[in-house]
Amino acid sequence: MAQVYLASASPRRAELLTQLGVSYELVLPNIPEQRLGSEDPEQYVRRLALAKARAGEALTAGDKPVLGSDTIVVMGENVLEKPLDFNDACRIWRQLSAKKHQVMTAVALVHGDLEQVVCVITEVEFAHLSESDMQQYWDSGEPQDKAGAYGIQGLGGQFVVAINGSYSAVVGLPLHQTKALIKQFIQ
Ligand SMILES: Cc1cn([C@H]2C[C@H](O)[C@@H](COP(=O)(O)OP(=O)(O)OP(=O)(O)O)O2)c(=O)[nH]c1=O
Repeated sequence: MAQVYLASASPRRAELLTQLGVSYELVLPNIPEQRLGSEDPEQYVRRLALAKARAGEALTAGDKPVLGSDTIVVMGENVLEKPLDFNDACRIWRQLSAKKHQVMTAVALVHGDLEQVVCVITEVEFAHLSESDMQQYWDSGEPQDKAGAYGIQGLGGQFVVAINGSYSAVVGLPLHQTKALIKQFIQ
């Protein structure tokens, strides 16, 4: 029997859980990703992770903990989410180009009355992106489903000059912190 439910459609999160040696069963809740006016980026990413875990739990028999997670790319107070189209991706990349930004990943575990959320913040420094870099990267098909319109684990890795924090958190789940959280719920 699986140890947790994973409330995520992200193949990267599933791979990272497998890397941790945690077995899972998928549940797929549908949570709208819309920041409230009063929320700062960290409150927003924490709320979404918890909402995914809680909504996931409502789809289960409540027999094991549910893990939900969310990743956002933050530039100052701006949250850069998944690109809507090529123009939107260019708008995002122009903000990231030749600067440092933060990637915030929140992980929530929920089981009945027990709820825990952790948020891991990683600083990522981007290289300058030329117009042709942007066109070629878009054409690769990689940025479309990714927060901040890049994937550090794929072609997008070529734009990353430096990283300070957790590489796995940027990809989708901070390995160390996720394992520590799961240990609190499973003996
Ligand atoms: C910055 C960055 C993001 N991403 C991904 C991680 C997340 O899957 C995605 C951010 O979107 P999320 O909304 O966090 O996750 P998701 O929609 O893929 O899956 P679900 O909500 O069902 O759990 O962007 C990378 O894969 N690499 C990166 O370098």
